[in-house]
Amino acid sequence: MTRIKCCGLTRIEDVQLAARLGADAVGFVMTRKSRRFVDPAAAARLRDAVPPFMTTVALVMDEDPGFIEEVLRVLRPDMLQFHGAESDAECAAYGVRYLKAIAMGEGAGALARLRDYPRATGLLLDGHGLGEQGGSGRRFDWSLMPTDLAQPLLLAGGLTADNVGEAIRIARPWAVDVSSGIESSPGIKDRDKMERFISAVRAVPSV
Ligand SMILES: O=C(O)c1ccccc1N[C@@H]1O[C@H](COP(=O)(O)O)[C@@H](O)[C@H]1O
Repeated sequence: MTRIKCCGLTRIEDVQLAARLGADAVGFVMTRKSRRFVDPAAAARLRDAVPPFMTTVALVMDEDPGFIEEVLRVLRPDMLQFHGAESDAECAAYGVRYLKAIAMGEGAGALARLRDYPRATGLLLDGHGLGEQGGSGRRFDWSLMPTDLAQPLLLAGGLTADNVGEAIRIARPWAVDVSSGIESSPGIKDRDKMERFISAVRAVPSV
């Protein structure tokens, strides 16, 4: 079964909907560079709507360590998700399990960077280019998804209800991560799109 993370949530009703539909994780974007930014206090209120056994992820991008400490203290996420140029040592410094996003926009050239994060709990392969911001809705060549890495791989970038089934069949990820593909506008999730997305993932037979 492919796990599902819904990211970029800013409203309690969207967290509740993701939980009701059986998403495995929710992500809160905690970088001010994003239109989906929620501050630590707002994210903590959203977290109160997260039920038991659903994972809460805080997404950060080249933040000051002090801000990340604040996120950890106020939100208490289960995991951090790093989207910038952070090194493995920097990501691991907080003693919290972490996901590292790898920009796959350059294609095969990006694959070497997947080896740079041995302490990551999972690697998130996103469609944007190096130095570009994630959440772009850009997809990459799913056939590049490696099969020889120890860590679970999350597939992200431009996924929608209409393409996620094919993406899973080609890339065979541990999980899929979606943001813009289930939105009506940045940070505002669309009930129908989220329902269709989760149904489409569940419709793919397990390997
Ligand atoms: O969502 C954002 O605004 C964002 C900003 C900075 C870094 C990452 C961001 N989003 C993450 O990118 C992936 C893919 O998103 P999409 O489905 O292509 O829109 C996902 O993890 C988003 O949360």
